[in-house]
Amino acid sequence: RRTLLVFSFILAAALGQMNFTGDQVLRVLAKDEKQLSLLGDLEGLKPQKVDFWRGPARPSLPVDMRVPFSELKDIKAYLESHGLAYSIMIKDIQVLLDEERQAMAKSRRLERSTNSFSYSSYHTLEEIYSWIDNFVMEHSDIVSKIQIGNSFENQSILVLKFSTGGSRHPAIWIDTGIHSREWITHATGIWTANKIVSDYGKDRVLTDILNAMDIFIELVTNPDGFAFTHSMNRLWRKNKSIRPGIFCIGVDLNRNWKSGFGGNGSNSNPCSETYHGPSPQSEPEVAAIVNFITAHGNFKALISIHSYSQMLMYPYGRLLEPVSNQRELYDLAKDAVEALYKVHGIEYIFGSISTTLYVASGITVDWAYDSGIKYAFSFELRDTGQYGFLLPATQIIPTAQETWMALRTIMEHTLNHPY
Ligand SMILES: CC(C)C[C@H](C(=O)O)[C@H](C)S
Ligand SMILES: [Zn+2]
Ligand SMILES: [Zn+2]
Repeated sequence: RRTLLVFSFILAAALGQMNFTGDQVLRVLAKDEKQLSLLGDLEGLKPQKVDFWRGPARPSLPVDMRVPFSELKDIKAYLESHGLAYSIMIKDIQVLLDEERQAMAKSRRLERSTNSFSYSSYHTLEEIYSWIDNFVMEHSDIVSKIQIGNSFENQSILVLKFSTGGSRHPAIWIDTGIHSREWITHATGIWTANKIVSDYGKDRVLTDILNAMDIFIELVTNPDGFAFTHSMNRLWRKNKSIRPGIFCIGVDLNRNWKSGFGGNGSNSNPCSETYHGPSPQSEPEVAAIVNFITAHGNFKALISIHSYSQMLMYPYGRLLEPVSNQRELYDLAKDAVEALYKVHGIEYIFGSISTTLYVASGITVDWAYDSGIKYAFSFELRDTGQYGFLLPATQIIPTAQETWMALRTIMEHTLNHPY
């Protein structure tokens, strides 16, 4: 067994991809705040002891954490010695990664032979960028491509604009992939882009929305991190920025925004997965969006899509106190998750970020809300932990179909409640 392990490490090292053989995802149920903080103490250590897939939030919410094979014995002893109950959600990460890569290779062969794009498969950065070019060419009457900036490693940052004309229509922003390992979000975004061009002129609600408003979708909001999930580390979350004297790579782009920057629920430790960066908007991937949305000046809704947990949430993340239009956002979130549920019976919970998940500071939707965008939401797509970030590609289309009904509900409400 050990020789196999050694061999797979050598093979992986040769191929570049990090190997996760024997890594497990443990689900820990902390009974109280004390136990939660014992889990929090494991965050941001170097070398990494655990990688939180669902960070410590509140005693009622399970904590999912990937434990490297080499740390398993120690971590399980740590949990047991503190009376922390846990179960094994994923027995061997590498098994799921191998399945995922095989499915991608198979799909790629089919796409090449039929010169088509499969909406039910995961894709690389290059494949998505070339899909964007073809898609824009094919639907140039309604879609255009805008480069809003460059990433830290100098990838172009692209946004799709859906517009039926007008100079500065009130606009809706949707971003996917700000956390690179959340692959279901980019895939959902691509399917959604195609849904919009397919349904315009057929679906009255969508047609009304697009006749009055523009929709902007940023499919790969963290291009460097996304490329890295394909080339080296499938479970990479942050961007890839590096700075002199700092010995860990990357900033959590969902902690780098101005609102509440550096507050609770973000980490000043560069080795933490929720490292907020040296200053607000220090990261080009965040600055590009801030500059674009601020210059446009007429955005009425912003939806930032993450995975996983099946939640629809609204500001604040940084504060427990409700936003001024909390009642409206609650009702709208309720309508949206009901519309989502009707498609495949998938249940979402909803509410404000700080009360539904955990306090998080410097996040996209708090910045949007504070910038005057009253309809600001964050999705956590499928699933609830069986596969986590390694959601099988067979669930891409069902996830996108149900998410569309929630997005459509939010956009319709925005159209009908101009401000
Ligand atoms: C709205 C926020 C709190 C989303 C959340 C995160 O960024 O940690 C996900 C769990 S990735
Ligand atoms: Zn995320
Ligand atoms: Zn309404």
